[in-house]
Amino acid sequence: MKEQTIMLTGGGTAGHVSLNQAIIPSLQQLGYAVHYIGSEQGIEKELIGDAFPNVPFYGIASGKLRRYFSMKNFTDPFKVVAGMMQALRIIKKVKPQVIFSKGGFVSVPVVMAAKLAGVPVVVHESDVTPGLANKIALPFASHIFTIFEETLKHVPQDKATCTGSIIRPALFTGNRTKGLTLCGFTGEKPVLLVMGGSLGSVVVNDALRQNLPELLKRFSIIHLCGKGNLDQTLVDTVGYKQFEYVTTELPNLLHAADFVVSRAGSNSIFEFLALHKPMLLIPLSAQKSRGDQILNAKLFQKQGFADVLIEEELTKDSFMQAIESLVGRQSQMILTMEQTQRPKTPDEMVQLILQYKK
Ligand SMILES: CC(=O)N[C@H]1[C@@H](OP(=O)(O)OP(=O)(O)OC[C@H]2O[C@@H](n3ccc(=O)[nH]c3=O)[C@H](O)[C@@H]2O)O[C@H](CO)[C@@H](O)[C@@H]1O
Repeated sequence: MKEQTIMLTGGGTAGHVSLNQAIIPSLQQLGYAVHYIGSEQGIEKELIGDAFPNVPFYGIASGKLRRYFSMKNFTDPFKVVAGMMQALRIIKKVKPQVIFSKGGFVSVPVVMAAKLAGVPVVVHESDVTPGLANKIALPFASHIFTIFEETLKHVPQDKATCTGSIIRPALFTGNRTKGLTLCGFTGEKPVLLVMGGSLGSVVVNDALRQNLPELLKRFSIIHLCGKGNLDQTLVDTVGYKQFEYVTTELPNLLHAADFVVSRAGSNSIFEFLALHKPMLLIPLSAQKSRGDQILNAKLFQKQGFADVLIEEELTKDSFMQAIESLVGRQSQMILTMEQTQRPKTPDEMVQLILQYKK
């Protein structure tokens, strides 16, 4: 019998990989061979290539889709074409029954190649408004799944379904004591976890570090600061633990946290929601992005899951005031979050994707 095979793609930042990480074990349990196309230099090489040794990882050339002027805007289209040719060769060799694309710029050449090879593509959008890569991919796709109901207004309704968020099951298995021990905390003070998205955020890191002495009087602090953002002068600070990026430790750290301060990438905020963590969101500003995180954050605020501090209004003092206010709203926020529906499981998501296979 022909082997059942699925190709996954997506990358650039972890937000374009986490759903793929979640569904790989479910697919493998059903007997599917899972293959992955990502970029050579993106975070997906580590998150998939290294973490799932039984998933063949193919690195391809990929340009970046910029909304601003750069000389690279003239050379990157050639990389997309080169990436598409590479992806086409891989797809023809692997012969998947369906391709699932989690977006990010590396997915564009893969989706185009899939069309040329006649393999159905299903795409997934995590944010309220579709990213540029998914906008380009949409005409080539059989279907798009979204997390937010609101996204359905921005995509062709006849081929879109809102599934809500899918959370990696491992995130529910954390242990508070293990998280505290990992950080060297006693557990006497409440724990504040600060995260600037998967790449880290200088703006969030600076706001935290400027207020560190004051905050440490009341909290123990876990800081996921992003690659290259460790502050060596603070390594020995009691009650403050920095990590560049964590993988298997994340569930324990999240279970140790009483409050979260974070950027508003959709995967992260739905994870905090699923774990009932009161959160202060500092979305990436509209000057640096299409404003997707602002929309994500505002929707969470409207539903009572989060407080929001706009980057343009972020100062040393407003940061402290916002944390003060978050602490005051802790019980109410947890109560509101506890009333939300449970997220769909990776097994359920896999069944939805497999409907589109050839
Ligand atoms: C700068 C940028 O382009 N940001 C986008 C990117 O954010 P980003 O890549 O930060 O995406 P998300 O916040 O959605 O997801 C981050 C993922 O990384 C994981 N994680 C994070 C830190 C860590 O140490 N370990 C770890 O495992 C989180 O658990 C989460 O699953 O994709 C999101 C989803 O499309 C968008 O909303 C963001 O606007």
